Amino acid sequence: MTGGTVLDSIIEGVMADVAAREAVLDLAAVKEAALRAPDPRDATAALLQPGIGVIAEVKRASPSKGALANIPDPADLARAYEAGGARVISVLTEERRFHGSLADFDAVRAAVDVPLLRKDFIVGPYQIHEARAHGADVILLIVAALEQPVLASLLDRTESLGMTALVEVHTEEEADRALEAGATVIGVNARNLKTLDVDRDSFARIAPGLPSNIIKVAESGVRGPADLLAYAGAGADAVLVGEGVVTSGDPRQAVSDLVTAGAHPSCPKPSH
Ligand SMILES: O=C(O)c1ccccc1NCC(=O)[C@H](O)[C@H](O)COP(=O)(O)O
Repeated sequence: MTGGTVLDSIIEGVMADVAAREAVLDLAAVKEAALRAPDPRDATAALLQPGIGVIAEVKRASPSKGALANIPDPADLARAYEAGGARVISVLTEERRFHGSLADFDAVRAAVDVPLLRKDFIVGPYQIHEARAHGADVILLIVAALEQPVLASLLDRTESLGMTALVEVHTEEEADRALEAGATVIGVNARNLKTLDVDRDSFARIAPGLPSNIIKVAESGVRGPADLLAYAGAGADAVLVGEGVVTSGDPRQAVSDLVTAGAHPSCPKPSH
């Protein structure tokens, strides 16, 4: 968790940005705001519906690809995702490298009814209460970015606020740590956040070692239905897709194509 990787540099920027926001609105105030937010939606139930769930992401840019898509109105994009059948919508809120924002999140929250994932690099409790205050139902916890006691305590805090934690791993060791912390929804990211290499086989390597009651999400590298079917064949309950849908030209159709493939009777679906 030290040593100059891409992830380290993202985390460094995130910590500075969180400190700046906290100087304006302190933890006590953000906790109060979270208590006033409408109850969280049940993302777990959404992901366990029949067929492979599609989590579609509002992703403007990334460290690996730079600018990905001009998204003048994230609410419009989110409505297209919802119309296409996305079960959950992910909104990147990291500003420096992904060009996301909490303003994007707010716009999407106002536009759709499906559960929303605040996709960021969570380093402490402040961002969790902040996510809830903005109406998030799910937050991402990246095992590679968190020491074990911090991971466990952030997971507890997320659940105590009624939200779901998508706990992200990239190796078997990280998967063990996610389980030890008590994760119930585990995302296997094909992208190594330290090197940015994408290895779609990571999911097939790691998922079979996870207990059957864990909801398994395959993250990154989905360009179309064939990738979804490959992940489903390896035991995915859901896929998380960003670049493939924002660069498609027709996000509603791109999501719908994935949903249709994942709902086909021949598509494998894990039983829980
Ligand atoms: O996308 C990146 O380049 C990236 C770099 C460093 C940390 C995280 C990064 N992406 C976050 C994600 O995990 C993806 O946005 C998400 O899984 C969707 O991936 P994709 O469908 O390949 O855009």
